Amino acid sequence: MGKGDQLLEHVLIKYRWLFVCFFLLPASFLYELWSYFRNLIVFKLSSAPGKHASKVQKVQQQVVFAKRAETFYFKRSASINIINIKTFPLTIIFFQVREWNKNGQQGHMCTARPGWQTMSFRQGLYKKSFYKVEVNLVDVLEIDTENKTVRVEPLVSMGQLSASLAPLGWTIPIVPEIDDLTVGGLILGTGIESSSHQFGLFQHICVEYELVLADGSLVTVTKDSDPDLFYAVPWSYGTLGFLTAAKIMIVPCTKFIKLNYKPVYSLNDAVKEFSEASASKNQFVEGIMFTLNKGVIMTGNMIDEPQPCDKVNKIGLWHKPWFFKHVESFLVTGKRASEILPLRDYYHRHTRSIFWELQDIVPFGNNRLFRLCMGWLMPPKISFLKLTQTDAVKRLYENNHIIQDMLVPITNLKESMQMFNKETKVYPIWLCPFKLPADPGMLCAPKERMFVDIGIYGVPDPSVNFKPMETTRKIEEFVQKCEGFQMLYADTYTTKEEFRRMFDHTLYDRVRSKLACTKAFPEVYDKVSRAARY
Ligand SMILES: Cc1cc2nc3c(=O)[nH]c(=O)nc-3n(C[C@H](O)[C@H](O)[C@H](O)COP(=O)(O)OP(=O)(O)OC[C@H]3O[C@@H](n4cnc5c(N)ncnc54)[C@H](O)[C@@H]3O)c2cc1C
Ligand SMILES: NC(=O)C1=CN([C@@H]2O[C@H](COP(=O)(O)OP(=O)(O)OC[C@H]3O[C@@H](n4cnc5c(N)ncnc54)[C@H](OP(=O)(O)O)[C@@H]3O)[C@@H](O)[C@H]2O)C=CC1
Ligand SMILES: CC(C)=CCC[C@@H](C)[C@H]1CC[C@H]2C3=C(CC[C@]12C)[C@@]1(C)CC[C@H](O)C[C@@H]1CC3
Repeated sequence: MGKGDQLLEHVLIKYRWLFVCFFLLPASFLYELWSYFRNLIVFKLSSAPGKHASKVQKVQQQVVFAKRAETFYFKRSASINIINIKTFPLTIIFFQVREWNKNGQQGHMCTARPGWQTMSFRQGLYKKSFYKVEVNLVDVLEIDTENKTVRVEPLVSMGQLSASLAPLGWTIPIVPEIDDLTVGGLILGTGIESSSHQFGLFQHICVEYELVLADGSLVTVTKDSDPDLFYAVPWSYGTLGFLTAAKIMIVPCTKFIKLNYKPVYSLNDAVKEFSEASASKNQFVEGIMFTLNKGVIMTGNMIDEPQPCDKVNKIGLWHKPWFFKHVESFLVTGKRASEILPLRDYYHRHTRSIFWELQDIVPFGNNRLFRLCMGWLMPPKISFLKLTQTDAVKRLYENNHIIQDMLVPITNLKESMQMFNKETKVYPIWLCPFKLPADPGMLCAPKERMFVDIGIYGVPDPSVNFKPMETTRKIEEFVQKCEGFQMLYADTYTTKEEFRRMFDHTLYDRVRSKLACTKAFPEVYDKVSRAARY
């Protein structure tokens, strides 16, 4: 790399905040404004539920179209005369698909959602070559308080859903923190939150899926109607069919939560407090470790109304300190503390600082003056950050940054923390317990167990000699030994064999062959592995 390039790379990385503050923040704001009014109009016209069936039909048509195109291809190989004037346009598009095949690509299908819009760390290479099916389904369809369910389309985001349910006194039991996470992504990938020790992962609060299958047919499945397909859907990453709606449990909620902060000053204490909290009746449990030996364990419960003497801390307000910084302040006082937070502020507590990722992009983002003047514009949309990152920034994240969530049995928490400390020394670390029921599927386990999600997001300490591939592979190997799992929105460097050992493919393979998925969709590994993403 020449000197000029090096200088440019330095400027692009060091001064990314200039671009973020003066371009991305206003752009994100305008985008939010547009989607707010769009949602409002859709809601006011109440048109969304009525249009669901016709929107689903469009998905079916595209799948059938893709399928028909395939048939034409095979017929064409037998005889060129099969092309008639009516089918000619289909054939042209289909030939493009086959052209890609010639280049070593597969004629598989994926959703047309561009890779930059997703909350996965990288973009799928396959988005460039697969047959893209528009699944433009963005609405909340029905809130059924009698049966305690909400029926939603797959592109409904967590911000949108909590905004729809909270004013009515309801919530889904697990609200993953980042506003832009979508129902579809959380079901076909996975979702977790600080209430997961009681409810499990996002898949465990879903009661019904509506899917368009590889042959274009529409099915609605529950655990009773088709247990195989129902349990195979989570973690399938869109490789069994297209999700067009899901029914999710809802539970009553109040407007406030009482959050208790317990500072801990040794790893043993942290593990003990965290494990006890995870087994407790508290509705919310979360830990943030600021070093291997120092952290804060939080437990929370919804409350009806604050007492007149209670001070409500509206942590979601633009001028408030970033949540993880606020939590860190309890380490200074060293005392247990409690406070009342508005429930939605709690749910979206990591949104404004994108956990602690934003401090690397806008280093002064938590400065009081900055918050007062510009805080209302924060955070930039993750999708916009992704869309506008230069190759230099990509390389920076590739070589000097780790983003991983490792799911290990809670009994392995201490050794996992020690291992991650040795290999990365990245802090803060996010700890979130979750219950893993003994359900069939990718995470099939013989009995229900408590797990913990250990989230490592940041720049490894220079003392550990971080090498992205080798370090991640060591961590993956460790997690596998613990009978744990890796979240797949991040990079996985496992080989296909290792991946199949980590995730139980028995049910998945059976359902794929039953539903003739092999021609229509790739395997999960071929969508999520590092080699399949850029
Ligand atoms: C009965 C009912 C039915 C509805 N049906 C539909 C429907 O069919 N289709 C549809 O699209 N919408 C529906 N809505 C949603 C309604 O349109 C929403 O109010 C609208 O989408 C605005 O959502 P919002 O998230 O932009 O709003 P806001 O609440 O103004 O939020 C703006 C943004 O800030 C975030 N935010 C809000 N509070 C906090 C906080 N404390 N901390 C951090 N971030 C925060 C939000 O997540 C969001 O991204 C329905 C609402 C109700 C009550
Ligand atoms: N707290 C949490 O739980 C967090 C979770 N995450 C992760 O982020 C990801 C979710 O991000 P999000 O942007 O919402 O989703 P994505 O667009 O990243 O979707 C994830 C996968 O689900 C597939 N998919 C999504 N919708 C459909 C559909 N309707 N039909 C078929 N396949 C579909 C996608 O297929 P295709 O590739 O074909 O589009 C993709 O493989 C998950 O992997 C989740 O684990 C990230 C941060 C926090
Ligand atoms: C709570 C759980 C289970 C996961 C949280 C993961 C997030 C911290 C990451 C998910 C996608 C990540 C991206 C970035 C930061 C970390 C995540 C939000 C970037 C914004 C970092 C800067 C890059 O230029 C773009 C990244 C996009 C994805």
